[in-house]
Amino acid sequence: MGKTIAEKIFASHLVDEPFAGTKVLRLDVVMCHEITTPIAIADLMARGKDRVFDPTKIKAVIDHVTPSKDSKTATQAKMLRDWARRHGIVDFFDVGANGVCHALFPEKGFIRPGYTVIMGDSHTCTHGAFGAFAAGIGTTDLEVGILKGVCAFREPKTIRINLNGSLPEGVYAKDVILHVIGRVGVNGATDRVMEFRGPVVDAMTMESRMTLCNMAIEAGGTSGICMPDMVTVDYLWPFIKDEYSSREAAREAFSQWRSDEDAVYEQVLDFDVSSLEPIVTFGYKPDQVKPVSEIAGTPVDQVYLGSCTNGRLEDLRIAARILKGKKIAPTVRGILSPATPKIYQDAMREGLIDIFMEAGFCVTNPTCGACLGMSNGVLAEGEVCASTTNRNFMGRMGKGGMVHLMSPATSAATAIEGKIADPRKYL
Ligand SMILES: CC(C)[C@H](C(=O)O)[C@@H](O)C(=O)O
Ligand code: SF4
Repeated sequence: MGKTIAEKIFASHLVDEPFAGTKVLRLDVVMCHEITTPIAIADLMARGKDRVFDPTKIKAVIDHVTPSKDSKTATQAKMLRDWARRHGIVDFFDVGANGVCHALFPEKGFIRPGYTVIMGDSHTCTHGAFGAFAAGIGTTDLEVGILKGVCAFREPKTIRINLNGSLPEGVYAKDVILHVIGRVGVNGATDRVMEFRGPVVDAMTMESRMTLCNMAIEAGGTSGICMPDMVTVDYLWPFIKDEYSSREAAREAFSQWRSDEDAVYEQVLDFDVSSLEPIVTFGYKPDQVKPVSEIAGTPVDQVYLGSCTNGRLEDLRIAARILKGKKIAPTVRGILSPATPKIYQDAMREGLIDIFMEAGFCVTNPTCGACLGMSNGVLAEGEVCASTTNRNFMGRMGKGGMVHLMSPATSAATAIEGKIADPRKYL
């Protein structure tokens, strides 16, 4: 019987199976940020276990609230910083070098096909775009991961999501994943891996695949996952060129991390995206979705472009194409947070930052900030935000605030009109 990619990764990393179905896996990467890791650090210290299993396999960043906004966040940042120094964690990204973890770490080449990756952050599923098993975990698992380099998982079953057809103009990975979540539901993939397959995924860039996998958790998924291919190799090539004689050789090696033809899935869901419209959420759950035509005209107070979902260069390019030579509505605040310093610099060199600023956007440093309503664009009570992020929970971006999730293109069109708008008329 064939195996899924997730089953292959589990089999190759298995250390122990304490009881049926629960598997202890060796970890390739443990990622850390300043909101959840300090809690683990403090507890390990209190237990007299202030150690790390392997400093080269730990990657750490201050990203959620940066630069710090108050004493509390300054202390969180300091705890992570001191810990990284104390343990010789070289891949630590402090103010100036920092960016949103799920954009920064892939960009640094830390994720490879077949890897096991954990982080005390729910959107760790993003890294499955590389053909890795990447999962968000809680504090106890993070502590064990830091100390021992292992983590226990119930072996997840896999839902295969076939994305067929081809994306129409103005419709992107974000629209696809919102559409998929709309059908699967916010609990529909709980304890499952969502394996994204088909010609639509094959044609996607790594950035778009990350957008897809990023939101697997919004359907309850443990990890999103894509099959590694030449697109993966091309993205990773600067980091792996000394390991493989050619790109073709790397692709061949990575192909061990693809699901077998006869792999068994718990469920197979087929989607044809060819007639998909841009999708926007309403309400407070990510599965409450509508085609833009049904929600267009809803006024917004703020447009936010950024986050681990859609704060990458590709996203900025798409939005800038729409905003070029235009002004955002006077009733709207536009905020752009490029997800990493590299994205920021590339966007500057390409002239994208000028386009945003001339349109009236405020450009912040790379940070999560407004995405989780902690800084750099918190909503006031009763305000509405059009956002390229991944969560529209009640008060997510500020107490009493409302969030509509959408693609960078839809958010750009919305910024121009001051109300939710169809991006296709601007393309
Ligand atoms: C701060 C962190 C625990 C949190 C998460 O895990 O998701 C954050 O990244 C978020 O998106 O709300
Ligand atoms: S950008 Fe938002 S969703 Fe992503 S890790 Fe940061 S807070 Fe979480």
